[in-house]
Amino acid sequence: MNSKKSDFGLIGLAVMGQNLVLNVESRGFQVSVYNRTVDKTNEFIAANPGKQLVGCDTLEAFVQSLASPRKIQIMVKAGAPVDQVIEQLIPLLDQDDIIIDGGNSLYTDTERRDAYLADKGLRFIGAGVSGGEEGARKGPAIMPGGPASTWEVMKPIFESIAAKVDGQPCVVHIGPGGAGHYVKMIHNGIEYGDMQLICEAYSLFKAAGFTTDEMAAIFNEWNEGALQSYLIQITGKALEQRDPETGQPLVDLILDKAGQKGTGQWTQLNAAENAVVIGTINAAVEARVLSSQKKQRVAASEHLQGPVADLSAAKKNLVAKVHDALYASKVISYTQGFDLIKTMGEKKQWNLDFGGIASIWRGGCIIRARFLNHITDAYRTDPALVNLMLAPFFKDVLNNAQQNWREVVALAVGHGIPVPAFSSSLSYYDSYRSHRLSANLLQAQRDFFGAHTYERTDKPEGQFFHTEWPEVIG
Ligand SMILES: NC(=O)C1=CN([C@@H]2O[C@H](COP(=O)(O)OP(=O)(O)OC[C@H]3O[C@@H](n4cnc5c(N)ncnc54)[C@H](OP(=O)(O)O)[C@@H]3O)[C@@H](O)[C@H]2O)C=CC1
Ligand SMILES: O=C(CO)[C@H](O)[C@H](O)COP(=O)(O)O
Repeated sequence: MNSKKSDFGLIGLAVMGQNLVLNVESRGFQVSVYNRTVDKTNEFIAANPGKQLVGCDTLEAFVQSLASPRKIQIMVKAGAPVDQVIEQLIPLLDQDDIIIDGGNSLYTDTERRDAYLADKGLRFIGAGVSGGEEGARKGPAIMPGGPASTWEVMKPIFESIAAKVDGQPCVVHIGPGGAGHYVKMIHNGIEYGDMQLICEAYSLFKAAGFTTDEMAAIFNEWNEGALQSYLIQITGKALEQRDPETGQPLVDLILDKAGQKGTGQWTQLNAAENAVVIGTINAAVEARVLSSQKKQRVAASEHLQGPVADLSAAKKNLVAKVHDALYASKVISYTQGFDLIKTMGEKKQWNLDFGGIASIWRGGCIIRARFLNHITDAYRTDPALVNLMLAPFFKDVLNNAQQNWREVVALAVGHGIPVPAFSSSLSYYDSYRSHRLSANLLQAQRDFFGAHTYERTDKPEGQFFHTEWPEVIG
């Protein structure tokens, strides 16, 4: 066995773990690996001959193979498995060793683990990692949270493995405690929004009679413009893919039931707890939920009526209109995501750098996009920006797109095509820009049934009034 101690250790050799190990090793570090199912470790080592890898059958051997202070990244299923691995590690580690949880852990779990390990004299980093299999191998975006001093120790490895954009690594220290996993959670919420918006564009094109090849060409072209992004790029490629068995477009053969592992729902819950409006992300999560109720939908389709979903008569100019609807809705989704990050950052005193967060999302991660440069610029120009929609660049995008956006939503509604994320985004836009909403009547209703009081337009804010409303129960 190799007597040289490894620079880095990783536990959990599934898709993310394996690729991260190869990435770290490729930057000149020796890496020790351990997996609960030992066969996987052996297969991995056998599949990667000649590399600076040390496969370990036991956690004891794994820990002993690492240089001090030990740097151990856990890449196992989020939730209880992370706690189980931590518990197994604790008796084997020395003071100041570092555990990094790189999975999609809930940020409150990270805060709990951070405090628990600090109490035992161990250091902990909760790092969100995004980029999937390819990103993990070639360069992911990394969102580490934890003590700044621990980040400094990890910085050389993380900066060397992260994606690079304009020479800058797509990793920065996000903040203390659970800040890194929190920002990764919002990244995933935004990812849900982006994906759903693209799917709604696809459903409109499908209803207009575009072939999958034509749709692929549209997305490929969009990837050259303002919508350039990894998700638009892979959408074009996915639409081009043929099923080897039947020769048909593969997407046509994929069942329309979306899965989800929970980060979108966590984002929803956190927004609700903090009274932040994230309608686009909510719509995206709920669209996945409804899609998964396939049997119910098929049954309901026999009973519930609607117009014919045929947009062929509207095909002319549809591509440009849907482009604008998608672009504007995307601005809304990021506006909501950053509003939530800002709200939580202030509440937790994380001192977050919004421009820096947008900047590290430009490469490696699933939501990487040219568009993120404008978010960085907006927050660099005005770090106290109240709402992203009001930054000059985004104001222009929305003002220019809003007419087409409305036409697309109206067209979809008129033809019975569900566009929950497009329409929710437009409602957010229209609500936010409304000088006066209908909440005056709502306040009247609240005061009517519960004496909850209301403020008046003709009296100073902060004075509350109650009316003796008529009795309605006989
Ligand atoms: N897949 C992706 O694209 C991305 C995933 N992530 C996150 O990264 C983490 C790893 O993801 P992924 O690579 O997909 O793997 P999985 O989430 O599928 O987890 C599988 C790994 O977890 C190990 N494991 C499960 N339970 C335990 C346990 N109780 N004790 C020890 N090990 C256990 C498995 O070991 P065994 O082989 O013995 O079963 C295996 O190595 C997850 O948190 C995921 O959410 C983050 C970004 C992208
Ligand atoms: O974190 C990720 C990317 O950033 C993972 O791919 C995640 O699994 C995606 O979420 P879901 O499975 O719920 O679609």
